Amino acid sequence: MRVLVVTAVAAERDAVAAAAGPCDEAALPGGYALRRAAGSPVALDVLAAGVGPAAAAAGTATALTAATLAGAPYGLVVSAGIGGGFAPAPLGSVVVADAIVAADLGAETPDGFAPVTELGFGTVAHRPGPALVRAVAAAAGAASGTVVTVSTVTGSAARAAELAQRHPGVLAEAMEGFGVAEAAAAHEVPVLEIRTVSNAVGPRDRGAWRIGAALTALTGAFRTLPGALTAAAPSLRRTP
Ligand SMILES: O=C(O)c1cccc(C(=O)CC[C@H]2O[C@@H](n3cnc4c(=O)[nH]cnc43)[C@H](O)[C@@H]2O)c1
Repeated sequence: MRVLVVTAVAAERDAVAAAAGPCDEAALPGGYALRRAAGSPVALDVLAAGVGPAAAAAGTATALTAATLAGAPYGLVVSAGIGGGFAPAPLGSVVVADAIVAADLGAETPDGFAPVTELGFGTVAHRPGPALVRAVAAAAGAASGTVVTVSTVTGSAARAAELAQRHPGVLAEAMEGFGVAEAAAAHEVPVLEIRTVSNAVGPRDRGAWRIGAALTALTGAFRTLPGALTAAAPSLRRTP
């Protein structure tokens, strides 16, 4: 199976690729470069597409289109990287999303935030296959729960509390998952989001971010992915 992993930055890409062993580089249209590990039965391509949902969607769609045109489509897309953790997800822990939710895609109204779905547009959530989430989370020793996608990193206790109240079961916050999931859905490819917690969601304290520990945890999580995908193979045969 061919798996596309999309990160935001090069350090996250390298942490994922380190789990996969020796890599080649492959160029894509638009100036993107893939790290390609020819594993069997799971081959990983890893792309650093940039920070935020728009960059993530553009990079993911480019890689998916290129693969389809080359006659070697992906069977799974994974949004991966570090992220902020809500209270149940401590620093260094691994989170596998059972829901990938756009938390700030909507409108402010006199009654508060209204998601675009309440305005009659689009979607704000993607739900990866439960069996696949269970298998990947179990293999990685991860918790599973909602991961919200935001365009602005949360920087206050009030905003963190608002997100937790609006999204019961939220475990982590990051900036790309929903963009990756939108592109995957457009191409009818299953999606996952895997985050390792580098910081607590809340008042901004960049000095307290534990990026090294989170990147090490990311490598550890991806070491377990091929085994989990092999075990979960039947749940990946998606019927559009
Ligand atoms: O400075 C570095 O060495 C470094 C290495 C790896 C990654 C970074 C980033 O700044 C990545 C930004 C990326 O991280 C996600 N993220 C992390 N914490 C949060 C958060 O609390 N809220 C939202 N997003 C978060 C996000 O997906 C960014 O793309 C730096």
